[in-house]
Amino acid sequence: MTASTVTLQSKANPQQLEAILATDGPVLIIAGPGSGKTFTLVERIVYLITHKGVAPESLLVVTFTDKAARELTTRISNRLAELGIQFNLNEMYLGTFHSICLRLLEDYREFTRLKRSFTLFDQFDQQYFLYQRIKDFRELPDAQLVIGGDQLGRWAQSENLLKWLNKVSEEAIDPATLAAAPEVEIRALAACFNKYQDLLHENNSLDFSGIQYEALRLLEMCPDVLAQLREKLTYLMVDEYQDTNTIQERILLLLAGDKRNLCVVGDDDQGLYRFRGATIRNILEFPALFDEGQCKRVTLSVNYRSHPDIIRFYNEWMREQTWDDGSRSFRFAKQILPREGDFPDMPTALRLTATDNKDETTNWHAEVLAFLKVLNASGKLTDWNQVAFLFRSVKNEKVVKLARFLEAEGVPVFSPRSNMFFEREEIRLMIGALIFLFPQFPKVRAWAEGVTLPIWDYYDQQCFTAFTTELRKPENKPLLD
Ligand SMILES: Nc1ncnc2c1ncn2[C@@H]1O[C@H](COP(=O)(O)OP(=O)(O)OP(=O)(O)O)[C@@H](O)[C@H]1O
Repeated sequence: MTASTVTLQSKANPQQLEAILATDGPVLIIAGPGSGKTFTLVERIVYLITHKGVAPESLLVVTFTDKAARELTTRISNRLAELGIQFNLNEMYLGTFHSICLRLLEDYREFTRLKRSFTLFDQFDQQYFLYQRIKDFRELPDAQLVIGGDQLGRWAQSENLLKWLNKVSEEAIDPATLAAAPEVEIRALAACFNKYQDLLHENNSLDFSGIQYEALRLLEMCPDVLAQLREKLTYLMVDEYQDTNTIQERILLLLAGDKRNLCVVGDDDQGLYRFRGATIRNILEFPALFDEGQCKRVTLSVNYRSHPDIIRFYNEWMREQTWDDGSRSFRFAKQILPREGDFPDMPTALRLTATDNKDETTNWHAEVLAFLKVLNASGKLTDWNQVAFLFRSVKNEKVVKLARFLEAEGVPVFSPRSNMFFEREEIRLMIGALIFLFPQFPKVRAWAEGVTLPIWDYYDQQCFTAFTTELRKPENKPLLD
């Protein structure tokens, strides 16, 4: 290792350093929570640029969100500036799968079905497009098995259709395979999908789930384009690999080609997006995609963020779970370690178990509140923001009831994903006031006859009616004078 390499990653621990320096061939980095995954990725990219002479435009870096992409760009720029190196990162292929695939489609548009200034649909545009053309689908043999009967109405039928069409493109299922299926409904779906593709083509449009689908087709159908891209993109890196789906894996493997300079980073313990077609199979089986011993595996196991008690709790809890079905394992065995150094001496992880399930909800809520109050009274809690609850789903009735109970008892709750925002009285009244101020709203929103959306009931019943009832109260009379 040269002196400059040492300066470059002076802070890196031995596992991180191993991951940074492992540039060639397939690499799997299993990064536990808070283990410096982003730090390692940044250093690896900087190392490739500064020590391996790789041009930024030869790097393809995939993140899971636009926010993560922005953070990574900032951290790389800062790191390069710190080292006194000037590079233009704009040329780097850095972004989400969707943004990178869209860029590929734009760069190589003449090889795709898209023409200049194509329209990109969001989900609403896509449904509206289907809604306007639902007649074309109704005419297809057995279409009602996919879109539902005509009595449902055009809007509901277009919603069903959209769901199925997106599944086909998200999973990159070959329509010819669907068309040859023994099940009549699958064959009907194939016909709907082909029709939809024709309509998109005619209208020079692309929908969100079609971005990856079209990019995959481009790479599969145009060997010249693929060869050019392979020549250009020499190092590939993917963050949050446990959240990728099959189509994304196919795109990556195609781009990686024979060089296979593909580094994937993730944590099989943090797979979140199974409902979107993501499969932790991708990360678990990544090493098996290559010949025995070809894929380097590095595990980042030092956690720089949490107290050792929390880490111990995590390790114990993970150990108690079953991770195999007898023949296959669904987890890479690992143990997270706390960083070295001092930690405050206070309890950080407690486990409460309750066996009393009589009148469970009331007792449970009251016990949680009592516990919070004790912590508050003892001075251990100085701000309600120091408390976090983790649940499988915040929309679960039991959880919503807990939030309501705590709010009623004066403990404010922030739970934006539970839809409780729109149930708050002040929010309902505010929306009601806006509808009151713009009486043309109900007419404007119905862009075609017979169209209704479930949310309108909420506007009309929960917001507008609530607001006018409030307004009619005698104490509010002066407002109308
Ligand atoms: N080798 C190291 N020595 C000291 N601190 C480190 C080291 N590596 C990472 N850190 C610190 O650990 C913290 C977490 O790092 P980073 O944000 O890169 O983690 P991460 O693994 O991406 O986190 P997440 O769990 O959110 O995915 C940061 O404050 C970072 O500076």
